[in-house]
Amino acid sequence: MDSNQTIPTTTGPLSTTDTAMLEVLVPGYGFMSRLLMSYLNFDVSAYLQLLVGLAVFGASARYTLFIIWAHFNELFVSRAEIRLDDEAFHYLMFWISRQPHMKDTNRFVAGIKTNSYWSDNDTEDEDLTRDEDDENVSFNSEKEESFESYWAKVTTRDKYKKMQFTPSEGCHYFWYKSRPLMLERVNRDGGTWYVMNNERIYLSCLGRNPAILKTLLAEAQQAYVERDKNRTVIYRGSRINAGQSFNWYRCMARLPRPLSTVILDQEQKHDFLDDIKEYLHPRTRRWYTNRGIPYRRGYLLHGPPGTGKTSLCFAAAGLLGLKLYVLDLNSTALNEESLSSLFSELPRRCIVLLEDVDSAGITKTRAPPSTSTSTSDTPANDATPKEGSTEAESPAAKEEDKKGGITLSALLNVIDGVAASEGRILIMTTNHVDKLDPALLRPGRVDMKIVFGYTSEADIKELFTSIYATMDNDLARNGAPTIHTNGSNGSVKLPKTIVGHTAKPNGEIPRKPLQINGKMEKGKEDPQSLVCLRSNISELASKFAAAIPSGEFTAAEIQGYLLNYKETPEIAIQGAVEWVQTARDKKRAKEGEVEGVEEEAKAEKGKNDKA
Ligand SMILES: Nc1ncnc2c1ncn2[C@@H]1O[C@H](COP(=O)(O)OP(=O)(O)OP(=O)(O)O)[C@@H](O)[C@H]1O
Repeated sequence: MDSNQTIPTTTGPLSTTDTAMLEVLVPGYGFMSRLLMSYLNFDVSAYLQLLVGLAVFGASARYTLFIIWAHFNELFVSRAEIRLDDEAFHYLMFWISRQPHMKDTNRFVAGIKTNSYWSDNDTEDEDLTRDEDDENVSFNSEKEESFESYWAKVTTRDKYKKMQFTPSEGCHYFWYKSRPLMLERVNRDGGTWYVMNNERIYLSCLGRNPAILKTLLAEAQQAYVERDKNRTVIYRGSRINAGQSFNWYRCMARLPRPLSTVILDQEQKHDFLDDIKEYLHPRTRRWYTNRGIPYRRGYLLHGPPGTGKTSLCFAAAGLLGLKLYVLDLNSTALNEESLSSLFSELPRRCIVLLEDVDSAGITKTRAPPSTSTSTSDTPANDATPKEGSTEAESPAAKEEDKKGGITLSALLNVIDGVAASEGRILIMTTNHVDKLDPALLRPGRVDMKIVFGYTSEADIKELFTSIYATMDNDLARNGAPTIHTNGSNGSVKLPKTIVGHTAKPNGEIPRKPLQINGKMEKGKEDPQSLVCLRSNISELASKFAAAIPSGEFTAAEIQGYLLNYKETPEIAIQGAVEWVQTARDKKRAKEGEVEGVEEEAKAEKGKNDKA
């Protein structure tokens, strides 16, 4: 038989043209049919109509099922969508990672973090819990163990970070309050941060009433918020995955710092807090709104480094239960757009801390258009611009803008421009208030200034007392909680006699080593050798203050010295005079170095000018 002849079949013969067309529609058809024919003697073309019919039926059945399923979902299923760039996503992921039933899922994402995105830090949370654990549980319960074995246990445990398991992409079914729920995690394709932003979680339940989903989400939120308990949560404005976009990144949650531990003139401290409280009062908000005054409050804390500016800010946030948003204006990647987007994302009530506002482009004065004297080195008040001149930028400033970083006009815009956020408390700190542009300091932008200075005699006494006073939850050297013999707040416990700390012939006082190698045995400290009288500590504080000149050292410097003698205040007192001398010598040497560098720079400049 002629091989080119068409084969008669039950469904009719296929011509060469038909086969060619089929080849176009179903690539590989010709090859497959020849293969089947030659090996199995099976003619596909004979069943073609049947196969096409089945394919059409399959497709339409699938489509119909899809439509029915879509309608069923619409009519009988409630669904919540949670997006990655929303805080609810973190609530849910946090909750999920702590659900025992989620451990049963066979498709999951394993990791140290519950999500790969920017605004959460679970490891920090875990670290904090572990720190508390380490102090209170491990050591307390095993008072007899040596430091080495305790420390070995802690470090070994630290090596193993807790794994978190969250459901991977796809659908997962689970029971919640006796109701079957479905969780679907969808991650759209991409690689850049903003495509990752498309990640979604869908929570579904049967029925038109979504109450169960809302209950679950509320529970997740509560669990998430609960973990901060009474901690002060600190956010930092930073770039997302090294991209251009900035966002607030939750960097840590710390136990609040008691305000009493910040040494500052009592009146100033209370004025500051009273002012914030007054500002936060609902009647104040109404008062501002009624009068059309923007509801904002700004504070400037200024003084030398290490005088307590940041500490006061942190203590205030803890006391008022406010979140602290810290932003470094020195970042060259930060521009006006990202700054305003950061400010627009602030919650209604919070403290924004801008540290060292004297740095970077902020001190570059915006000269009025007519003047061109402003240079990048000129301090703000040397070429003081008048209010309103802030928007006009000198060529130097424009050049600075190109380099990146934030400019004064950008900062002023976010602080109190038309689109500036309301309700937040803005605290700026600086070491050089004289370098700041008066435009930044005008009322409305800065409503209260607090000066931090070197410690006075009273400050030194207070610092000494706060360091050596026994706190309620301090651990004694043997690992047991300290006993307050007078039971009152702020009771103090001091060693009566300091054994083994006699001065060397050269006057050097040996530092008592921190007991990290020795065995911390129960009962090593004789309770009889401890004096628990407030009068005693105040007497020691007075002695210490007498040895330290007033108005010469910062609280940080004195604290640094006292930390060498955490358990031995009397040794600290004995060594104070010598420490003062050494510290003075060091300062002088440093000043000499700085002067030398400045002179060199001047001479170099002079040479260049001449040239
Ligand atoms: N007034 C103070 N009261 C209590 N502690 C203080 C005080 N000043 C400094 N310290 C201690 O010194 C350290 C540094 O303090 P802090 O960061 O608050 O200083 P700062 O003024 O913000 O410094 P900088 O200007 O360098 O940012 C902290 O450990 C803090 O406990």
